[in-house]
Amino acid sequence: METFKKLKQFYWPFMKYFYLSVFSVLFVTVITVVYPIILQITIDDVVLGEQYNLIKYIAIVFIGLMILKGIANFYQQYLGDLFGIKSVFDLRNALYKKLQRLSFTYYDNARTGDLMSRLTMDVEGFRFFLSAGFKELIRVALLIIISLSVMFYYSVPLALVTMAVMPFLIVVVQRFDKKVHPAFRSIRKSLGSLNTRIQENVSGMNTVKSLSKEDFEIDRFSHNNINYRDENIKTSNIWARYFPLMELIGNLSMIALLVYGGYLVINGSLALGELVAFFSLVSYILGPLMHLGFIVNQFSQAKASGERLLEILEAKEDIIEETDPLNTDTIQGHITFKDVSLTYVAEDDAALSHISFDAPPGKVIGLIGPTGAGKTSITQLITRFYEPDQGVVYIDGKPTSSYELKKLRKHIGFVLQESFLFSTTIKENIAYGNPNASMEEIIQAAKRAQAHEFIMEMPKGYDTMLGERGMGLSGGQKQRIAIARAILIDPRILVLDDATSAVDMETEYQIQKALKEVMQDRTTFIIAHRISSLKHADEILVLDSGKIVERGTHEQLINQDGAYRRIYDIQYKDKDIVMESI
Ligand SMILES: Nc1ncnc2c1ncn2[C@@H]1O[C@H](COP(=O)(O)OP(=O)(O)OP(=O)(O)O)[C@@H](O)[C@H]1O
Repeated sequence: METFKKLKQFYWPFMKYFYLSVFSVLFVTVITVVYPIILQITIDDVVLGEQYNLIKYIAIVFIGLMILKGIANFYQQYLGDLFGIKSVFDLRNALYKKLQRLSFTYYDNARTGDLMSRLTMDVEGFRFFLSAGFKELIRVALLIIISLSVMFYYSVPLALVTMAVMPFLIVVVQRFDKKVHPAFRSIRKSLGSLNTRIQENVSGMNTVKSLSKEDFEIDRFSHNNINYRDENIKTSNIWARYFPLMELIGNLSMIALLVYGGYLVINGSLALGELVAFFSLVSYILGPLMHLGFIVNQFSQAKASGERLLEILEAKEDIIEETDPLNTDTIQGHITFKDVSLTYVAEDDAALSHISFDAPPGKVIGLIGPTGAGKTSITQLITRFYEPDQGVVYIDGKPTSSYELKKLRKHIGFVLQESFLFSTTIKENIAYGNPNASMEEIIQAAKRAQAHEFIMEMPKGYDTMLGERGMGLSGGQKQRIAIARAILIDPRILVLDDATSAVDMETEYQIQKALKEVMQDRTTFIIAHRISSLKHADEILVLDSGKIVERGTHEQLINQDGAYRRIYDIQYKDKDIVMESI
């Protein structure tokens, strides 16, 4: 119940639909129990009492009740659905909002397919229970209470005898729930893995095909599929074992009714019509009780789904804004790192240790060093994608943590090695960070990013639709769209993370031209492996294993016999020798 209590805020505002639907259910249930009573009257008073003139009245009452039941059924169904649909609408929105707020630390450990299945399958599972399961639980309880009351009214001893098996049935249903709940959790988990496999396969199809790993992927998928199948079979097994047991207990009750009820009719202490009515009433109780397995099953599924949804809703947001953050529309872009250290995973080595530097507004800082040295990590701390374990990152003399996150990030533009383009028009992709930009501004930005020409060569120009991940464009073209996007944001701080590594010399030249344009008057961080990309920087930081091992301008650094000089030698002076030796 804890899960449902925690999710209360989503369904509580719509309880009126639920109450109205339950009221309709009450109506339907009462009419259902009236049927056997009419049957009893028909047998005992009309047929055995030979009052045949009453038949037409009974028929009219019967038809009237059926019409009323039909109307009430419509409302209980419709209002029940409305309750579920409206509740999960808010829940889905809250989940999506939370996903936007969660930090990178969360996404580092999350799997897309699993998240997708939580936001779709689990939300649906929860909705189904709110719409139907919850109400069904109440319907069953009502049906049992009302039927039992009528049974006790007809004959207390017969009611007691037929209900003697009820405790056994309840014990079996409870055991069933205990087994079936973890089974459903496993099914959901397995489905999450299956979805992850499919999603990763589709996203990484380029890599799969280029490395001819199709058969390997089929095997891996098969493994997940087998697991999903086995989990389902395991659950079916639980069902198959418990359901006949429940039915057997139900049938024992029917036998008791037949034997003892028959005896009471023969010795005259029970009317024949009452025995017939008893049969219907007992089936009204035993049917739902057995069906309780199914409802419990739904309840278990909804509980399992609810738990998985709560895991998202309650996930810790580790990047937290101060209560009264600085709301700055303009910043200078002065960045200072003071003795900053960062460790991503507790048992791993530090990604950055004791980093200190100063980047005055408009200056260009180059970051170079072997892969994994910590270059990207430095820029991730400026945007507060991660929080340092030690030290402080300042922007314009104030810690990044004192700024309003959205405002802070709006001042920082990124051009990455592979920038993400959405499956929408080129125009919308360029304007993604600044949706209010006019068409002229978009074209201006594209021109400055050296992208206007190739965009105009496309059949629909700026209205050309891009495929998922910007398919249909070359690496250099994608990159220039990303640069146009950064220009349009007009950030004070710019991060160019390996922005030219994935393109040929000619394209690199064009991108460099575009970048020069966008770097003007902005504090810029250039992360690069090639010295040519950052040799004009005002200061170059050479990193190794999370530490700054050298710093200075290009000229200063090549005159030292250090790491930078060695990179320089490999890339320039000794290039031919190295090439020959390969
Ligand atoms: N999200 C993360 N979770 C855990 N470890 C990480 C994460 N991001 C980076 N690291 C680790 O931190 C270290 C520094 O990584 P970083 O990406 O900053 O290096 P880099 O110098 O930019 O490398 P490259 O040149 O390959 O891009 C590496 O050891 C890396 O494995």
